[in-house]
Amino acid sequence: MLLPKDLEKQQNEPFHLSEAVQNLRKSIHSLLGAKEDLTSHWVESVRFIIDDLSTLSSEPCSWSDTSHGMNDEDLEIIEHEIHELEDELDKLRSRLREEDSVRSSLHNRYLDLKGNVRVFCRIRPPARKEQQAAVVPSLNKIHVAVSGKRKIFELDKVFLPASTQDDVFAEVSPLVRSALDGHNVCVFAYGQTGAGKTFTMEGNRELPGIVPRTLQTLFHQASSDRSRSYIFTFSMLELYMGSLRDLLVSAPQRITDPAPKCLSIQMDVKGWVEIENLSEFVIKDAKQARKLYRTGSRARATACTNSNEVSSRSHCLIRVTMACTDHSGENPILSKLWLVDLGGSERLLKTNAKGQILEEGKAINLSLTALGDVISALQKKQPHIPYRNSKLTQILRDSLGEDAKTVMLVHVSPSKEDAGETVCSLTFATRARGIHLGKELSEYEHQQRTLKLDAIKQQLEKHERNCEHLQDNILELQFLQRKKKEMLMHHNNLQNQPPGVQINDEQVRTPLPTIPEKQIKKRERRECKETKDMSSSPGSIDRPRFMTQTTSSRLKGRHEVTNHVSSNVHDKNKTMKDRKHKQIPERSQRYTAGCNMMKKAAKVAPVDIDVVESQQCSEKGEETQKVDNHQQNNKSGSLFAGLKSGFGMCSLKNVINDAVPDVVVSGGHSASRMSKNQVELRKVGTRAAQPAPARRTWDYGPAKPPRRFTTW
Ligand SMILES: Nc1ncnc2c1ncn2[C@@H]1O[C@H](COP(=O)(O)OP(=O)(O)OP(=O)(O)O)[C@@H](O)[C@H]1O
Repeated sequence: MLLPKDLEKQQNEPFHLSEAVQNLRKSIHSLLGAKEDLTSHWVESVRFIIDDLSTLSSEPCSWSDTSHGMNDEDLEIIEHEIHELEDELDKLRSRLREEDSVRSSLHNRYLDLKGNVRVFCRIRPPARKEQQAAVVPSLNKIHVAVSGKRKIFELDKVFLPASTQDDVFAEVSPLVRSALDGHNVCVFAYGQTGAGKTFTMEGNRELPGIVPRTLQTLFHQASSDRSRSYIFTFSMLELYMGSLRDLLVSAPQRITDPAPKCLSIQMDVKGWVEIENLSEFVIKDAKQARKLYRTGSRARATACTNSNEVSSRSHCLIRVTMACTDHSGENPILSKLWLVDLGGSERLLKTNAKGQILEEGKAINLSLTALGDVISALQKKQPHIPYRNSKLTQILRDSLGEDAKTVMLVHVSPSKEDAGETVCSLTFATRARGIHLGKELSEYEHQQRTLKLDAIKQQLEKHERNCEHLQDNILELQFLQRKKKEMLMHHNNLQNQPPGVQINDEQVRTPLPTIPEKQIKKRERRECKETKDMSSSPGSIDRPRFMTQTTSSRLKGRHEVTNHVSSNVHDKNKTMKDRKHKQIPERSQRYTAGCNMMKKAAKVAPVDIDVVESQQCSEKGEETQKVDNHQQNNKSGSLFAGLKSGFGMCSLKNVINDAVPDVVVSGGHSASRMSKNQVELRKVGTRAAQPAPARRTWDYGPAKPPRRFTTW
């Protein structure tokens, strides 16, 4: 791979350099998700550096030549091109949305046809002491020899002892896409103690299991999706002896420590199940999620049993909730992904369990039976589904239905000693599959189904390719547009230089003055802290790291910094001097920061208010304008957040001016808050010149009830 150092050497060969940078971009992009330590954030940072390099390389003279010699006509052409690119981008985005919705429905049809509940079997490799095997697997059948008889079980697929974690995850990964498309998903690991459930779900450092791979895939797919943005939250709990325990809340250490809050299962009118008091963490990348997972795993109840030295004595449930929004940031679609490592299903007589272990075993078996009953009733489309029989099925109620997708991984031991357990587990699996004796598909039906599946798969692949192609086009146009904007910005910077300041060639050639990364991070942290109030207001969205820090926004941020503050932000004295030099009083800088924040908030929840009434009385010099917002979502939240945090009039003015082109709120207004949903703007001036203050009232309608997502 080429290093930036090498690229620098080639600066005199712009053609090769540009090509090299493009290649580097591609290889970095393809590396995303390939290795564990290449997080999306890391790749984003490298991409950012490369973008800088390509700005320098692909048009080496563009900055100096064009910026120096640009006249009004050139500027107009560039502005026109920027608008054209924006139109083109809008068209591409809407085409991407259409393509994506076709892709999503095809993907769903494909999974529906395969079966909403899919049951797989994984056979653990035999341990050293296990000599005689009792199971003979084939592609989707498994023969078990028990008490001199042979029993045959049919499943969707059988994973042999030599199957890898990759093989298993290949069957689970389509469900991850489904979850991102807005469907609830459940992945269960079922089986007797010591059959390999935890190995499949968690794996180890060398062979990561379903949980770490799912988290990685979620973030990888979400970050490459240009048409939507996501917010992920992570929770982890266990169901131990019939009671729920939050695994991400530390247990009280001392007698004086408060007891953990009691978790209770709630369901809203739409059937969305929520667990009251369960802690929920916003996760911004897979690393953060894995850290939480490790914390939760350590807190799990385990014990040494006859079958497993570290046997899990509870059901462990991991929940990843996704809120997906399109570019408008409104009407998020919520979905849940459950990854469940069930407690070991064991015949208590065989294990000689006593005391606490016996009680734990009983509790596990009771809830497993209830789970089997629910899945079986769903498969048979029975009118009554017995969700209430166990806490496990109550929690998973909204994720085990018609629209949800379920994968059950039944784990069995190959050993002859465990043949009885294996038959029990496979009976459960067959029941969950809903295929009963005599109800299997005929050969002809099977063929027809396969043909249909192949046809859908082909269509799906075509639409996936189309989506990828559109995403690439969008990226390219965004890059082009950004470059043109940078040219304009650079030109404006040159124009705004105070007289007497000499611009040397070096300055002109450097499009982005280097601000130390530390300073940028500090500024980001400060802004994050300042916007925290706003983002916690109902309806506002706290974006994941990969959403908040796109390359273009970072570049934009850097330009904003350089416009107002000195380029050398290290040097405090120099910054002060520059401020003085550029005649930007500190207060107005604070206001500008406020405006930017408000604009950011408005971007998350666009302010869309219309003037519904406008009167002007020329005699009195008064004007009244009633402004109404039709969508009544979180606009008042954004505006009042701005007022509350002290940015006051300037922020309000900017947001209203941006949102309503006909209304110009000048600096000569004052704002006062009349009620919870109204702001009154009053013109201020000398009493003699203005006998009566003009009034404008912005009515934001009733405050919106808090959104479910933010109030958990
Ligand atoms: N496919 C596999 N490949 C290699 N080792 C495996 C495999 N499956 C299980 N093992 C090993 O078998 C042992 C028991 O597995 P594991 O702890 O995952 O069982 P379990 O079903 O989760 O048991 P419990 O219900 O008691 O928690 C572990 O040492 C694990 O590493």
